[in-house]
Amino acid sequence: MRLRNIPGAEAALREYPTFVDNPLFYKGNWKERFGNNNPIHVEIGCGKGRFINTLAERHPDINFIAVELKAEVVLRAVQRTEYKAIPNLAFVQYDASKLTELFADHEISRIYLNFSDPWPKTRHAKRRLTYKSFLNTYRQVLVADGELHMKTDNENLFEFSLNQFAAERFQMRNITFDLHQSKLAADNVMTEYEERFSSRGQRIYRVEASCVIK
Ligand SMILES: C[S@@+](CC[C@H](N)C(=O)[O-])C[C@H]1O[C@@H](n2cnc3c(N)ncnc32)[C@H](O)[C@@H]1O
Repeated sequence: MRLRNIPGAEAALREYPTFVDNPLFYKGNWKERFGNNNPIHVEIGCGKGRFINTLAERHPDINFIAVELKAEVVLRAVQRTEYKAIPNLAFVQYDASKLTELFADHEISRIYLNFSDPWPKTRHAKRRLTYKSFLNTYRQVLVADGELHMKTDNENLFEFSLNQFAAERFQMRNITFDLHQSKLAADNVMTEYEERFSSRGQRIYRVEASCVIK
């Protein structure tokens, strides 16, 4: 997601109660941040945050953490709810390739990947968030029956991801090549990118993958 560089974004973030300035402190102890033992769901690359904000409102019994690389993007996401503290929602500025620095083994129950950057060039395949090295990181931080939910408009990334899931022995279900025309549409929460792509008539691909501990 390209947003104008916002000078002082990192300092501004600290003013928002949903932003976690010292996320490494909570590794293995996120339940203390939330004050309960509820399951933790993580969205990687939350963009402007509509998806995770909506889920947090709908599911007060689940703790949601958004992990987003860019400070100016996290700022846009936390600004959605202004200075309100939302007990089951936290935003972290971090690189998902280092997820094991944020979470202890088997600390989280679900990961959402929504409209991740496709990195179309073959030489950039390792940067795709469903490349096998990422899948092994997810396996490490997810609980034994943890799930990965992925949506994309990019057919090549989808095909690549299905192959990576199969190669890394993730079990796939609820695969759809046209989410908005499928029975899964009723419960779907649209992201900002999803709204933009689907309004242009592009199909949305979706899969759920469970990790089987190797
Ligand atoms: C194409 S945007 C999609 C945003 C949002 N999920 C949506 O659907 O509207 C991808 C987002 O992933 C973030 N991102 C890319 N690589 C990341 C990484 N390694 N760790 C965390 N976030 C990442 C980008 O900064 C960007 O905000």
